[in-house]
Amino acid sequence: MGVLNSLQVDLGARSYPIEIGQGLLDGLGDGLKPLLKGRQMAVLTTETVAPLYLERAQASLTAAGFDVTPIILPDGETSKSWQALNQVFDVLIGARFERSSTVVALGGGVIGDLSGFAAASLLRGVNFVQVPTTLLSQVDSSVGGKTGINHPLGKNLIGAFYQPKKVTIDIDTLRTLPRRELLAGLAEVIKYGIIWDAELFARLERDLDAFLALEPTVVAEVIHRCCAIKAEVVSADEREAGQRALLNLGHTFGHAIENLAGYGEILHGEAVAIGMVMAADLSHWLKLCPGNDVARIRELVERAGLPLHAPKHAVEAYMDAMSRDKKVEAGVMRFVLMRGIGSAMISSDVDAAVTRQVIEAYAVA
Ligand SMILES: NC(=O)c1ccc[n+]([C@@H]2O[C@H](COP(=O)([O-])OP(=O)(O)OC[C@H]3O[C@@H](n4cnc5c(N)ncnc54)[C@H](O)[C@@H]3O)[C@@H](O)[C@H]2O)c1
Ligand SMILES: O=C(O)C(=O)C[C@@H](O)[C@H](O)[C@H](O)COP(=O)(O)O
Ligand SMILES: [Zn+2]
Repeated sequence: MGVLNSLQVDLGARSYPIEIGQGLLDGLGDGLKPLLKGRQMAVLTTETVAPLYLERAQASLTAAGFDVTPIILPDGETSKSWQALNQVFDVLIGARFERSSTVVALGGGVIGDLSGFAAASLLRGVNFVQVPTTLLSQVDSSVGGKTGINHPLGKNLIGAFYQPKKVTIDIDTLRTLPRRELLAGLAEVIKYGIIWDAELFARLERDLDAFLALEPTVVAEVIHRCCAIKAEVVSADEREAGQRALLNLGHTFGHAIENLAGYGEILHGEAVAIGMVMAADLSHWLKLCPGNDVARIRELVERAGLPLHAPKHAVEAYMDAMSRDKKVEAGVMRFVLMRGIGSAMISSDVDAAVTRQVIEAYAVA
């Protein structure tokens, strides 16, 4: 029990700690007290997470002297919307939030992205804390400060870069996570192996069963490695002027898949899994990535129980959705491609005809 691993995201005055461990929800309040001046706090969470973890989190925060207002939102991607954001603002403004007040995100990436954007915008910025409870949010969305909401025309098109004051990762919360959500989070874990760390990829190939059985040492080590990679990338390029875009592997295809499926039908991690396999194949067709690495990626994604194919829509519908990707520059799409497992690159030199061929091959489900 307690903190198993910790690390720091180095961003000068906006640096912050990440703690990974077991039973950390019970120490949440004591851990935040030294970091926050104000005592006023809102805890944003979902209808599913509230009955599981809100009482414990709230008890710990209250015992540490925080005055907590809970805000419970519907589950799912639809909460990354203007309506949900306005609902949150109504409560926070009604409760007379001040600049020293704090928004705590207790939940998955949806709650994290929405809460972070609310914290960034209210009074031009109040304190923000991440308490991620899904695998995806523990390895990815709680770190790095991308916050925002969706637009009907595209994922995350409205938002801000806004860093939390702290990230507290209690791996025990994964025990209640539905298996489909656990697997969706695994897609972003596999992503780190592909873009950055061949050893992590090989470990996933080896330890997949132990990880999915939630063996605590394996889970804590893998989450720590993912957070360390993200911290390194974000510290060097907070606002995605360069290498941060590598974290977007599979997302150009993936976000288009989510958009065309109607947000929520296909989970973000599932869309990223399909998108990564498409990006691997695209890299192979462009003679960048050896076929053997594409095969290993496809095999791991398949063994992890993640989908390999996207829903069938017109190729031009995919191209249109992809054209709104945030990596587009001067109207030209930029893709994250791979040279092989552990090494990725960004390229604007991708023939649209080849991209269409890849879509045709994969958008068949
Ligand atoms: N900001 C970033 O850097 C970043 C990175 C990756 C993904 N994202 C975003 O994150 C979102 C996806 O996040 P997600 O995969 O966490 O999904 P999610 O937030 O929708 O959570 C999945 C479901 O699990 C429930 N849940 C959460 N914790 C639980 C627990 N411990 N036990 C039982 N149920 C639990 C939630 O209520 C929800 O119904 C997408 O919107 C994606 O765009 C953002
Ligand atoms: O942190 C990043 O940078 C990422 O790209 C992480 C992604 O996993 C995440 O889905 C992110 O929200 C996508 O960002 P976007 O800028 O493409 O919306
Ligand atoms: Zn993602």
